[in-house]
This record gives sequence, C-alpha cells and structure tokens, in this order.
Amino acid sequence: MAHLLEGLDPEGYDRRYGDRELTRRIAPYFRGKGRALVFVTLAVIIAATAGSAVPLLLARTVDSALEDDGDGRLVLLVGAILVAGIAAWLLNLLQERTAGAMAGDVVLKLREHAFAAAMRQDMAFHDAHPTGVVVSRVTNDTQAFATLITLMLSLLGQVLMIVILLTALFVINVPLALVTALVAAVIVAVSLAFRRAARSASLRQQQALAEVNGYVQETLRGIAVARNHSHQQSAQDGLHEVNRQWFRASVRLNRLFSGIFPLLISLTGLGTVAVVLVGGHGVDSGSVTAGEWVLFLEALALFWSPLTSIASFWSQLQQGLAAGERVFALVDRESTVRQRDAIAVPRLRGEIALRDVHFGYDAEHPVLDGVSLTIPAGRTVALVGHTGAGKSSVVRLIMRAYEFQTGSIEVDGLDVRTLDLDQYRRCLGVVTQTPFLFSGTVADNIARGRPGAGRDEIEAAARAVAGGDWLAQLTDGLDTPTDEGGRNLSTGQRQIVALARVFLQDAPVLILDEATASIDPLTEAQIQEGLEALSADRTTIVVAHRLPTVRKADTIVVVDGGRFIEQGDHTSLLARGGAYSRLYDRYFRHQQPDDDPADAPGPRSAEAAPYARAAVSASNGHQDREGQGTPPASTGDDNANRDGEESVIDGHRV
Ligand SMILES: Nc1ncnc2c1ncn2[C@@H]1O[C@H](COP(=O)(O)OP(=O)(O)OP(=O)(O)O)[C@@H](O)[C@H]1O
Repeated sequence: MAHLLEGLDPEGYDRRYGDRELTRRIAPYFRGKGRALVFVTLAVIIAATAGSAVPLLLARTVDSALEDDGDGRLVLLVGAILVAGIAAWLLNLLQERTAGAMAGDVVLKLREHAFAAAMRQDMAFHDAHPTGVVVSRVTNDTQAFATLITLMLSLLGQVLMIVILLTALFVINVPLALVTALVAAVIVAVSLAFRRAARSASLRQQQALAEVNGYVQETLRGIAVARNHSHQQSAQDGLHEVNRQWFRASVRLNRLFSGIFPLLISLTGLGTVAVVLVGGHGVDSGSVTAGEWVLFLEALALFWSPLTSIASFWSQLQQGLAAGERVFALVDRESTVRQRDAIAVPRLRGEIALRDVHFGYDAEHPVLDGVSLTIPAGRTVALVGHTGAGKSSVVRLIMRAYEFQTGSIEVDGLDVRTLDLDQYRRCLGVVTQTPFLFSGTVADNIARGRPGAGRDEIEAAARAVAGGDWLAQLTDGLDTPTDEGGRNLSTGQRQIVALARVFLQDAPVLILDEATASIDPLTEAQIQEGLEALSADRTTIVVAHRLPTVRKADTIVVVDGGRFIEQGDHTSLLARGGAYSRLYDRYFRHQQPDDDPADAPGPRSAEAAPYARAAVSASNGHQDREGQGTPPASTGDDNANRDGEESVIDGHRV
C-alpha cells in the first residue's frame, strides 16, 4: 500500500499528538461552558437510560400478554414504553442542540487561534507552505475537529445504552448474556484494530486535499502568467498530479472502510444465530421466558447499530482527530523570528544600525555576508545593485520578516530582537514593489494605515501625495472600488495608495521597494513627490530602481553578492568611478533624457567628491573583493554586463 502514498509527506511542522494531549489542548475551549456540559451529559445519561428501558419494557409486555396478566397491566406497560421512547427522543434532541451550539463556539475560537497562528508566522513559513494549504487548516480542519464534540456525545449515549442493557441481560440470564457480550466484544475489538490504520489514512487524505487546495489557489493566483506563457496544459498536468495523490489516499481510505463493514455485519449475523439457538433452547427448557428471548434478540439488534457505527464513527472521528493534530501543529508552530524581550516602542527616532549581519533563507545559501550599515535618524539610504544582490533581503531583515543568523540589527540603539514586535512593526511604513490592496475602496485601503482614522484624515493623507492629483485618474476618487490585491489599479497607482497609507500611519521609518515595472512619467513624478514629502523627516530605506530616488538619497549603498561594496552620495560615488559609477553609466543615466554633463561617470578627484552626510557609515568588512558590474533587474540588458566586468573593491568607511 505504501506506493499509493508516494509524494505525500506531512508538512515540516506537523507532528503526532496523543489522544490525551489532544484532550488537554481542547479542554480550554470549554471554559465557561460548565453548565451546558453538565446539562448535555445528564441529558445523554437520561436519554440512554430511557432508550434502554424500551426493550426491557417490551420484553415485560410480551411475558405479560402470554401470562394473561390482564388488559390494565398491558395498557400500563404500553404507556410506559411510549413515555420512555418520547423522553429518550426529546432529551436527545435537546442534547444535540446544546452540543451543536457548543461545537460551533469551539470552531469560532479554534479558527481564530489558527488564523492568528498563521498571521504571526515568519515569511519563511509562508514561502514554504502554500497559502491554500494553510487556509485549509484554518477553515476545514477546525470544522472537522469540532464535529468530534457532537460525535463523542453521540458515541457516549450509545455506549451507555449498551452498558445498561448488557447489565440487565446478565441479571436475566448469564449464558445468553455471555453469548451476546461475546458478539459485542468481537465487534468492538475489530473496530479498535481498525482504528490506527483509519487515522493515518484519514490524515493522508486530508493532506492530499490540502495539497489540491494549495495547488488550485496558487495556479489561479498566477493565472495571468499561466495564460501568457501557454502554461495552461502544464498547470492542468500539475493538478492531475496532486489530484491523483488525493485519489490514491481516498482509495486507500475507502478500501479500509469498505472492508470493515461486511466483516462487522457477518459477525453480527453469526451472533444473532447463536442467540436464536441458545435462547430457543432456553425457552424450551423453561430457563428463559419468551419475553426475555425477545429481549436478547432485540438487544442484539439494538447493539448492532451503535457497535457498527463505532466503526463508521471512526471515519469521522479519525478525520476529526487528524484535523485536530493539523490545527494544533499550526497553532504550536513557533515563528523563527524570535523576540527575546518585548520592550515597548511607542515611537522611534529612527536610527538604524546593521552590524556584521549574516543571513540566508536556508543554511546552504548565504544571501547576506556580514553587512554593516548605520543610518542616522531622518536620513535616506538607497540600496542599489543587480537583481538578486540582496537589497530586498536587507529590508526584509529590518522588517523582521525573516530571522538573520548572526550579527545584530539595532534601532535607536536597541537590539531589534528585544522589542515588542507589533509596536516595532507599527513604526515601519512599508511600501512594496507591487503593494497589496485589500478589497474595498481606495479610502478603505488608506485607512488601514491608522485604523479609526476619519474621512478628513484619509483625505489629507491622499492629498499629501502629489497634492492628491492622482485621485483624478481614478474613476471615483477615494471611493474607487479596489479588487482583492488591487488588480484593478496600476502598479504605480497601488504604490501611491500605499504611500498615502504610510502618510496616515505616520511611521518614523519608511521602507520602500521601488517598482521595477514601467510606470508612466506622470505617475512616477507623483510617486517621487510623495516619497520626498514622506521621507522629509523620517528615516527612509529605499530599494531604488529610479534615478531621482538614487540622486536624492543621502547615502547610496551598492549591494553586490550579499555585500555592501560601495557607499556614499551620488556625486562622491560618481567621482570614485567604481561600481556605482558603472551602474549609473549603464542603467540610471538612461533614465534621464537630459543628461547632466556633471554626472558623467568616471574617476573624479577626491576634492570633487566629498562624501556627504558623514554620519552615515557603512562597511562590508570585505576589502579588495572582485564584484560584477551588471545592471539592475529592470534594465533588460543584464546579460550584456554580466561578464568580464572589472569591479570596484571598496570596503572603506564613510
Ligand atoms: N523567499 C526567498 N527564499 C529563498 N531565497 C530567496 C528568497 N527571496 C530571495 N531569495 C534569494 O536571495 C537572494 C537575494 O534576493 P533579494 O530579493 O534580496 O535580491 P534583490 O537585490 O532585492 O533583487 P531584485 O532587485 O531583483 O529584487 C537571491 O539569490 C534570491 O534568489
């Protein structure tokens, strides 16, 4: 059977929880529900007792009729059967309603916890685990786990009824009760043996379903790419693959369940034959009354349902337990971004220092190789370099999206790992290359910068970017609807909305990853205007792709192969005639139609190239290193400059 499950491994953070541990984890979700629990338990007990009374009274009625006890007694017995039946039905109804409400409440809380756990994970987690798979845990698995509650109660009622009836059977006739108990024991033993296999098969099936969810979600998110590159067939093939895994897991589960039922039915059939034979013999010899014989047969029929449904319960029960394991694995997963302390940071001045920071997304591939940089509060630093050099990784570390391996990052002299993470992140205004907008309106998205902000504050933030002129390009100004992700807005417009959002947020530190996608000159001018206004009095770190941003930065840091190879301002770096000068010559200069002759690249005299902002310092600690002078990602002429380029070696302190 192992080949059926090839390629379906649990996710890295999955683990097995024992039943006891799962029970311990679920118990807190019932806090404050003591009365409801007591009521449900009592209702289950009374309903099971009333339900067991029905066959006992029935047996008594048969004997009474045969013994000719009189009509009055018969009517009394029939009335008692009716009352017991109605009581059992009514209590079961009330019990199920109360338990249903309780289960719903548990789903509410569990789902919120699972969602919070997914939200607090580091970006490495989200890189490794497709969104659809995580969504499946937060939605489907929480629900599947909560159905356990109603299932357990129903099982409890059934088992209780079996215990009451079996006790009565032993009191009435021990040999016949032994035959009945033996049949029941065999059925339960077979069901229990089936338990382990069913649980692991259910787990596999749910994993496979989550894989399908994840694949479909990811493919649909990238639908434009799939279409543009005629990837539809390969996308379909990919679905076929994950769908086959789900199919194999489902077939295995189905095989397990389809095998168990015929076996259980046959066992019960044999048991009935035995009770008929032994009971008939007992009636013949006078040791058993006809009513008691009927009771034993009736009991076996009554047992059959709960005993066999123990097996069918297993299906849901195992699915519920497996789902619980998956939910708690998510809740228990520790983010790799770990804070050692939670120092309050109501407001930062904005001085940022990286000291000998080493970082890799995984252990085998170092991305940042001992980078150091100090940015005084209120200054602007532009990170420039070729695609994959490590620019975005630097800002991701400052944002605490990933954990760095060694070195330190300090803000206002405090180790970033000791700060209250939520408060710290609120101090960072982040604008990514293609900002994500939520469905709603442009105003709603700006308002996310400061929840609770009034309309006038939102309007003021919108006007702070290019005087609000950009609103005229939208169909409905601030009330223009936005699709999920902001698909109905251009990349430039999305960046403007994100800038306005940061204006409202009024964060002391601004982190901007400039769009590499082409943006029309008007929008670019508006973004520049907004950026200038925003960065005026706050620390700004820009992953820069545009000349105006680079030129205006207090310090430009050239990133190459995970190292900071040059730092200085535009004029001084041009004067050096090094890596920046070549970047400028081959990339940035072309962005400026009216080339400033003063900007012509090439070595300059030291006097002509004073390093501006002496307070900004950076060093990579790697002297005399060969670099590559290739242009950034968006130039489109990467290959032309990749090879054979002399590189500047620069480990100086500014
Ligand atoms: N989430 C990730 N998981 C694993 N590796 C990554 C991840 N993001 C980036 N990398 C790798 O880290 C290196 C640096 O990437 P980074 O995004 O920092 O470069 P960049 O200089 O910002 O490039 P670009 O200008 O193209 O955005 C690259 O080799 C890249 O492949």
